[in-house]
Amino acid sequence: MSEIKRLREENRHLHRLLNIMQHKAADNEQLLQALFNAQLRILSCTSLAKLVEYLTSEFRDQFQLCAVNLILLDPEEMAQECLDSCPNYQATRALQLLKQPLWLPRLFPNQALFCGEPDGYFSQFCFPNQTDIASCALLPLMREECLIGCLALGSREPERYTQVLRYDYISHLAAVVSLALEQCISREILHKHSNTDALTRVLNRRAFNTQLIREIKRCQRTDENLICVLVDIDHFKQVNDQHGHLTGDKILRAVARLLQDSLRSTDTLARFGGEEFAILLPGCGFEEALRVVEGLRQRIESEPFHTHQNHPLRITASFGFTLCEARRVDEFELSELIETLLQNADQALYVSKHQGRNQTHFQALPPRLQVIG
Ligand SMILES: Nc1nc2c(ncn2[C@@H]2O[C@H](COP(=O)(O)OP(=O)(O)OP(=O)(O)O)[C@@H](O)[C@H]2O)c(=O)[nH]1
Repeated sequence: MSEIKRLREENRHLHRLLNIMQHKAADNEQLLQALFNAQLRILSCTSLAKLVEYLTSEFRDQFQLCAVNLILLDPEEMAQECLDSCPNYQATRALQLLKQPLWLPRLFPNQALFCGEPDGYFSQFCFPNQTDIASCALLPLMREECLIGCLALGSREPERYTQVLRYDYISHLAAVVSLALEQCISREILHKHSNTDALTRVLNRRAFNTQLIREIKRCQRTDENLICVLVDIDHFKQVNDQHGHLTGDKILRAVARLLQDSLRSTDTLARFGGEEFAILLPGCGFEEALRVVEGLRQRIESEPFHTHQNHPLRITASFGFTLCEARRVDEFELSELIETLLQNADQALYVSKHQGRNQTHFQALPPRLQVIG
C-alpha cells in the first residue's frame, strides 16, 4: 500500500472517530441539559408526595430507567406524617421509609455512590421484586454529613452504569434530591404544626379562621349555605378537678377524635379554645345541620369515655349553631360576617348551657335594616 493510500485510510478512520465523538458529545450535552431541567423540577416540588411521584415515575421514564426507588431514613416518622396528610398520595413500592438504618450504612461504607452490576444482598432492599436490573447506580443521600437515604437507579442495560466510568453528574443529582427532600419535609411539617392543635391534632383556631374565610368565599361562589357550630364540653373543670389533668387531656383527645370521625371529609373541625371546638358544615341547610349536630351530641352522650386510670366516665357537650345563607353573604363585610357568625353560634351555645347543658340551640343571623327609597 502506498504511503498516500495509507494516510487516506488513516484519515477516514480519524474522521469516523471524530464523528462518533461529536455524536457522543451532542448526546452528553442533551443528557446534561435534561438532567439540569430535572434538577430544577426536583427543587420546585412543593410537597414530599409530589417529589416522590416525580422521581419514581416521570424521571424514571424520561431517563429510560426501569426503576427509580427511594429509601428514606424516617426515625421520627416526619416523612410518613407528610405523606399521610396528603389526600392524593398513592402509596408506592418505589418508596421505603425506614425507622432504623438497618442495612443502609453498610451499602455506603465510604459514603460514596455505587455503580455497576447489582449486588444480590443489597438488591433485595433497593430493588425489591425487580429481577430485570442489569446495572444500577446507588446514590447516598446526605444532609450535614449524615446519611438520610438512598436513591436507587436501575437499568436493563448492563453498560448503563459501570464501575470504570465516573458519574459526577449523578453525584450532583443526589445532592439536589437530598436538599429537596429536606426542604419539602421541613416546609410541610412546619406548615402542619403551625395549623394544628398539639393536644388533639385537629386544626387550631388560627387555621379555623383561615378556613372560615375560605368557606364564606366558597359559599358565595357556589351559592350553598354554610353552617357554623360551636361545641363546649360540659362541666369540664370538674373532670380536671376530680380526675386530674391527664384525664382532662385524654377526654379532649377522645372528643376531638369522635367529632372528626363523625364528620364528612369536606367539613372542618378545629379546637377553638380550652374545651371548646368549632365546626363548619358547608352545603348544609337548617334541617340537615340540626340532624348532624344532634347526632354529634348524642354520640358524645353515649360514648363510653374512660379516665386516665381507665374508670368509666360520662361526658356530655353543649352545642350552638348558626346558618350563613349564601344569598345573605353580600349583606356583610367579610370581617363583620365572621364576627356575626361566631357571635350567633356562641349565643346559641350560651342558651344550651343555661338551659341545662347537653343540648343544641340555633340562632339565625339578625335581619339587616333595609334602606327604602
Ligand atoms: N386538661 C385540660 N384542661 C383544660 C385544657 N384547656 C382548658 N382546660 C380546662 O377546662 C376548664 C374549663 O372550665 P370552665 O370554663 O369553667 O367550664 P366548664 O367547667 O366546662 O363548665 P361549663 O362549660 O359551664 O359546662 C378549666 O378548668 C380549664 O383549666 C387542656 O388543654 N387540658
